[in-house]
Amino acid sequence: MTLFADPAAFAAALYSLPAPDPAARKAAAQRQAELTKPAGSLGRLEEIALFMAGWQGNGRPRADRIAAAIFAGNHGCAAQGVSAFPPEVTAQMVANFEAGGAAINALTHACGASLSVVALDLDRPTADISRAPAMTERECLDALNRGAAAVPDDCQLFIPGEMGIANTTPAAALCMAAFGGSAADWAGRGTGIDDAALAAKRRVIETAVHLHGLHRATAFETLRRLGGREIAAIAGAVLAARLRRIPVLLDGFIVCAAIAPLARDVPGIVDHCLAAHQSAEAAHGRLLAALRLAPLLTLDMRLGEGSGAAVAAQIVHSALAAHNRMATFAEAAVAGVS
Ligand SMILES: O=C(O)c1ccc[n+]([C@@H]2O[C@H](COP(=O)([O-])O)[C@@H](O)[C@H]2O)c1
Ligand SMILES: Cc1cc2nc[nH]c2cc1C
Repeated sequence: MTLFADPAAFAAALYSLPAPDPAARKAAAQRQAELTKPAGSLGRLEEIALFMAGWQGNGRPRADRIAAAIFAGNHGCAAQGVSAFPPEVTAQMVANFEAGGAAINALTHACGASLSVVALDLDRPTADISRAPAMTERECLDALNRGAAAVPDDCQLFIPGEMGIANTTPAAALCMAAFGGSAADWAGRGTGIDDAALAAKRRVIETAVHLHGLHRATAFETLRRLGGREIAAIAGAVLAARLRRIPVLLDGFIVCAAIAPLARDVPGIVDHCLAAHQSAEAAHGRLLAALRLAPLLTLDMRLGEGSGAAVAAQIVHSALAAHNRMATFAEAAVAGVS
């Protein structure tokens, strides 16, 4: 089924977001209050259990079926020397994901998640955002729908990941368009660029944001002009997950930037999302603050692929193990608060 038939369908979905189930969240909170620990002593693990309960509509939420999807795309702006690596690496890494040899293969194995790989027209890079809109309307809709289709109906937690040489450049442009500031505020060193490449990257971001004049643009139009295929796919996946009340673990700078244009118009789009980590990409902290998300981990990772989210999935496992497996005060015959 095509979820986003046209830009209006995308906007209609964004403006009619479902809420979590208050009864399931309340049941989980009641159970937390009865578990053999001082109230609040498991800190954010308790809030994660309540978050999962609300979105799953189940006071005893589960994370047996975690699905990760890695979206890959190529970018016309790579020709401007904005990355430390050549664009061929995107397809080469896709082959590595499919062969099972990348970090995300190891990390999804470790947290028990399934992994699907979605390569989006790698031999047809998007247009250079500093010269033209990245995608046509059709291309952007196709990418949004590929993202939506990658979210399994029955998963209990979804992890979107990405791979795309040069994609921190459109990601930074999306952040600047959504939240203001300068290109220097949002441009970081990505895969490890030198000062000359960083200067080129700032120019591309500045030029692109001004060229497209996005002050009153819709989220769709901003994604279409400044994004990329894997970035639009992530936006489509996060929105599709929300429509099915599936919670999402957000990875690093690019994944969070993909929802920046949506969050500018509808800040509650992140309500079904947990921020897995704060990446070492310089602007990720600023972006998380703009999205009003607090990261679970800060491990100086800056790989992408969904890797930080796969690590943080272990925290979700811990939160739900405590929630579902601990004894209550009554069961263990432990005296409660006097
Ligand atoms: O997730 C992050 O925060 C992150 C930060 C820096 C780089 N990356 C990855 O590196 C690639 C983009 O970096 P660049 O320098 O080519 O724009 C892309 O494949 C991302 O998955 C990812
Ligand atoms: C090798 C390599 C692996 C990656 N994984 C995500 N982004 C990446 C960028 C490079 C360069």
